[in-house]
Amino acid sequence: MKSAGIGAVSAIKAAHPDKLVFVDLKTADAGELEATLAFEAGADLVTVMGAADDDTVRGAVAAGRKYGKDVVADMITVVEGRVARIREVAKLGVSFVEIHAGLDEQARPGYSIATLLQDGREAGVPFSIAGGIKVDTIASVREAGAKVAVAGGAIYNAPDPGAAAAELKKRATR
Ligand SMILES: O=C([C@H](O)CO)[C@H](O)[C@H](O)COP(=O)(O)O
Repeated sequence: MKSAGIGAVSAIKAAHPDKLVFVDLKTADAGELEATLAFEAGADLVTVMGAADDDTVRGAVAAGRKYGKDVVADMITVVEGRVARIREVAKLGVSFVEIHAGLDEQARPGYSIATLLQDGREAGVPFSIAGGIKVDTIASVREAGAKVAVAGGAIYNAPDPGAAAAELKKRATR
């Protein structure tokens, strides 16, 4: 989104109309406006920041309802009181909540995906996990009850990204 803009969404959807297109907008304000831009370009799901104002989340959800598409609340940067905020944003109508440690958080010494999984189990609402998922951790994400496992670096940094994605999918669905 940052380098190519919303046109990339239309191009990807046109090339792969049978695939779900997840647009990781990480919207922090003007939720309805930003989500509408992405849905009109062909997005099937968008993210809004879970840390954003409740009205920003509600706006994105309103756009999702208008287009019959999904809005995901991304909990990146929310660490203190995360379970409580996960439950709050779930009530605002998002399809699921992404419990997410971003790349900068992952780079800190002692980072572990375990705290994300624990919060997912505790929150009791539909959730996804993002935060450095690898082939050896993706099964634990499924076992914690996540609806979706988001893997970035494990695919795009792999020598053979297609093979890496296939292996992750196999272990996630076993
Ligand atoms: O959303 C992401 C991050 O904020 C950079 O944009 C990543 O796509 C997400 O964290 C998944 O990537 P990995 O953590 O490398 O699996």
